[in-house]
Amino acid sequence: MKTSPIIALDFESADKTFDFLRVFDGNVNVKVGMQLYYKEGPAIVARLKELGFDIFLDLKLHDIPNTVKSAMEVLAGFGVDLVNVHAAGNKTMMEAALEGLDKGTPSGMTRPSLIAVTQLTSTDERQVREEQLIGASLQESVLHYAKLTKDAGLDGVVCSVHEAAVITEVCGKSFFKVTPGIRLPDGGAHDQKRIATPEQARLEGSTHIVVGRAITGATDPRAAYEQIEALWKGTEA
Ligand SMILES: O=c1ccn([C@@H]2O[C@H](COP(=O)(O)O)[C@@H](O)[C@H]2O)c(=O)[nH]1
Repeated sequence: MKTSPIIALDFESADKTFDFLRVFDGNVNVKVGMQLYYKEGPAIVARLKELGFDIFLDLKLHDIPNTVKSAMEVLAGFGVDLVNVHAAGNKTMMEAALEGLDKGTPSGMTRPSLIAVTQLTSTDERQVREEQLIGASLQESVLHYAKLTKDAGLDGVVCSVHEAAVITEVCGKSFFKVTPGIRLPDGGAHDQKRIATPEQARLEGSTHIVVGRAITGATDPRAAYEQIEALWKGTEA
């Protein structure tokens, strides 16, 4: 997957999605999440692929290992670039996911990269302590999950920008740190808790940034994308 920002296509229909994408060429990365996928099914992925977009299919699979393995075997045939599982705390499930992807990738095609969600960027320290009843800090839990993910043989994790540097130290530079929760300095957090700017993401060592509302909700989405891309790449004027 290219290193340019990944635009989260959190739209209610294919019509709204392609209307939004009119100002973008196939040279940007896109993310298809649950809302759009559950509405439109695999056809949305096929259409985006035809137009040349690199695709992160963000379905956050989480089930018993056998079920996840079988589902990944199906997703491997979609020709997407990146897929994920939820719960980086479940090593057996992650290994099964990888096995399914390997098995399902048609010969001659590249296996999609596989990453695992550590702690959602909408989670804060209090929730880790009181709701998840984890007796470690949020950062410790994210790092623990990242190590487990690497041990399971996956390509990286979803985390926030605030954990990217420590994950790089422990898991290496090439291990994916895919970071949502990206906001421009004057942007609202919405339901996100661990937010950061594109510039912070670059400085902290994110390998990819995921950006939804800061682009999709902007008055001029193309201009917002270009501003974010420049801050992310460090090429801003
Ligand atoms: O920890 C996570 C995992 C996934 N996401 C997804 O990223 C986008 C972020 O959207 P914004 O509008 O930029 O907040 C969204 O599709 C989430 O499902 C995440 O935010 N955090």
